[in-house]
Amino acid sequence: MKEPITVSITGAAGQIGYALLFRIASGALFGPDQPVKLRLIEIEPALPTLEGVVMELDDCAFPLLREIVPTADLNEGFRGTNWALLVGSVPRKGGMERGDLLGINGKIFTGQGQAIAKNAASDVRTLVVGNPCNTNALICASNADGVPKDRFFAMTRLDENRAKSQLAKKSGTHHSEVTNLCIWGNHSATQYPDFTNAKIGGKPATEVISDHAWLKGDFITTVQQRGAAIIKARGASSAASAANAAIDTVMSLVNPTPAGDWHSVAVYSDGSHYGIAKGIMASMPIRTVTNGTWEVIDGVPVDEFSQGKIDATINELLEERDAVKDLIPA
Ligand SMILES: NC(=O)C1=CN([C@@H]2O[C@H](COP(=O)(O)OP(=O)(O)OC[C@H]3O[C@@H](n4cnc5c(N)ncnc54)[C@H](O)[C@@H]3O)[C@@H](O)[C@H]2O)C=CC1
Ligand SMILES: O=C([O-])CC(=O)C(=O)O
Repeated sequence: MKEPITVSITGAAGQIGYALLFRIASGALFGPDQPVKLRLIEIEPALPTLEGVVMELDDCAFPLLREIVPTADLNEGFRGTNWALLVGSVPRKGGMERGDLLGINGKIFTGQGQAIAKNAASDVRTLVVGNPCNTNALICASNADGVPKDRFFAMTRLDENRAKSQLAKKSGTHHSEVTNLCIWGNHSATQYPDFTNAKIGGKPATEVISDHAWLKGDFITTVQQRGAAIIKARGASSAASAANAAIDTVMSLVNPTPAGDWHSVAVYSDGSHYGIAKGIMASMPIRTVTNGTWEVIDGVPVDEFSQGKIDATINELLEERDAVKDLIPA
């Protein structure tokens, strides 16, 4: 039997937590022969609800689940963790942008970054889901002294999955046929779902879909506004699809990327790719080399239309960084 992987999940009693924990515990994330330990972090007032979730996990009698630690203590919650999934934070309501949450949620990620640095396993990797996830991840990484920046990620996979689904619907194909879909920049209304490099059944999406006005218009805005559309329809922000995207993200970072393809996740920009400024968490085309090593895929063509869109979303990330400079140690 393999050594268990320890996964810490913040906001474990929330909507996304409820859709996420059971899949991890069942083996859907790391595979059917990989035991897992769960450390579930919540704020004090949510501990009674979390207790109910723990009771349900117990009642599943998952063969791979080795330990459950529910806690409001960050040191306890991140002790020995291999994967920290930072979901816990306030979701937006209708009429808000995700960036409006920065004032409420940003400060959560200073203490969490410090606690990860102090307590986690030496191979820890951190995925931030809580919004605005790019800048929260930057705050977290900046406060996790000693943990390499390339171990921090922010989730844009839900956007990638949404974009693939839209392209598949429009072209009458199955979404598994859609590859090379990069989300650039911020998980926000400025994100750029790059159709110019996407492929459908191995052919350029721009050849398969002749309606280029749709690609440049409704396709982009549908993906950019999908989170808001779900809040409007459901009265609550996306949860099951967000949990699913978190699983997809970790799987894509653990398993080598199929040759010729890439996946979208926001990573710490070192300033050496696509002219994207150093020191922000920006989504780019990423290839996982081995479990633990990844690289930005360089040389993906960026035409003038795409460049304008990328510039807009990167500028927004720079503005968000400015707004939280007090939370980022020099
Ligand atoms: N990156 C992405 O693609 C997506 C991000 N999100 C974001 O994920 C976050 C969570 O969403 P939901 O689960 O729907 O919200 P929710 O309100 O159902 O659950 C959030 C949970 O976090 C807990 N929490 C709050 N502050 C905490 C802290 N300091 N430490 C630990 N736990 C804390 C709350 O007690 C609550 O149980 C939101 O910020 C939401 O906007 C949602 C969908 C997609
Ligand atoms: O839109 C929101 O606030 C929740 C979210 O991030 C998404 O569904 O993409």
